[in-house]
Amino acid sequence: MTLTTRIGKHFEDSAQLKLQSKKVLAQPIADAAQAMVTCLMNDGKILVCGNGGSAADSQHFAAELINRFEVERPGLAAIALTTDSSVLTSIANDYDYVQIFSKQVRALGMDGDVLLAISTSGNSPSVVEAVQAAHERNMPVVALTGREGGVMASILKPTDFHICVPAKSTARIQEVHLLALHCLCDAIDHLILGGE
Ligand SMILES: O=C(CO)[C@@H](O)[C@H](O)[C@H](O)[C@H](O)COP(=O)(O)O
Ligand SMILES: [Zn+2]
Repeated sequence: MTLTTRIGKHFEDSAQLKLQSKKVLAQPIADAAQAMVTCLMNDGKILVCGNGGSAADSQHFAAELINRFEVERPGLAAIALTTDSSVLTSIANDYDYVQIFSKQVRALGMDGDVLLAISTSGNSPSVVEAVQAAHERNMPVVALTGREGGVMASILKPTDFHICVPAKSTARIQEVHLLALHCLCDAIDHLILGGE
C-alpha cells in the first residue's frame, strides 16, 4: 500500500464512521445540548474533563463556550479541568492521579452544573471518578465515549446523557468526538439565540 493510499483510507474510514454515527448520535447530542442550555440559563456552568486527546477536546469545547463558536453571543460558563498544572500536579502528587478531576468536581461543582466527561474507552479511572463525584454533587453528566462506553456506561444514571461513538479505534472515536462537540456548540447557540 502506498502512503497516499494509506492516508486516503484514513479519510474514507473517518468519513464513513461520521455518516454511520449520525443515525445513533443526533438524538443524544440534541438531548445533551438541551440539558446544557438548561444548566447555563439557570446560572450553572459546565465542567469538562478527559485525558490526552480528550484533554485537548475539553479545552477546545470550554474555549468555544467561554469565547464564542460561530456567531457572536455573550460568553457561556465552562471550565476545562485539564489546564491548571498546579492543581493537577498537587492532586496527583499528594493523593493519586485518579483523583485529578474528581477533586476539582467536588470543589467547583454545584447542584445543577453539568459535567462533560470525555473518554474514548469509557474506562479512564480519572474520568470514571469524575462522573461519580458529579453524581455526589447532583450534577447531570454528559458522557462522550466510544466502543461500548466501558465502565462509564455502567455507572451513568437514567438522567445522564450518553454520546457513544460506535467504533473501536481511539483515533476514529476522537474524530467523531470533535464533530459531536461542534454540534453541541452549534445546538447550544441555536437554542439560546434562535434562528434557522
Ligand atoms: O490522542 C490520543 C490517541 O489518539 C491519546 O493521547 C489518548 O487520548 C490517550 O491515550 C488517553 O489516555 C486515552 O484515554 P481514554 O480516551 O480511553 O479515556
Ligand atoms: Zn489522538
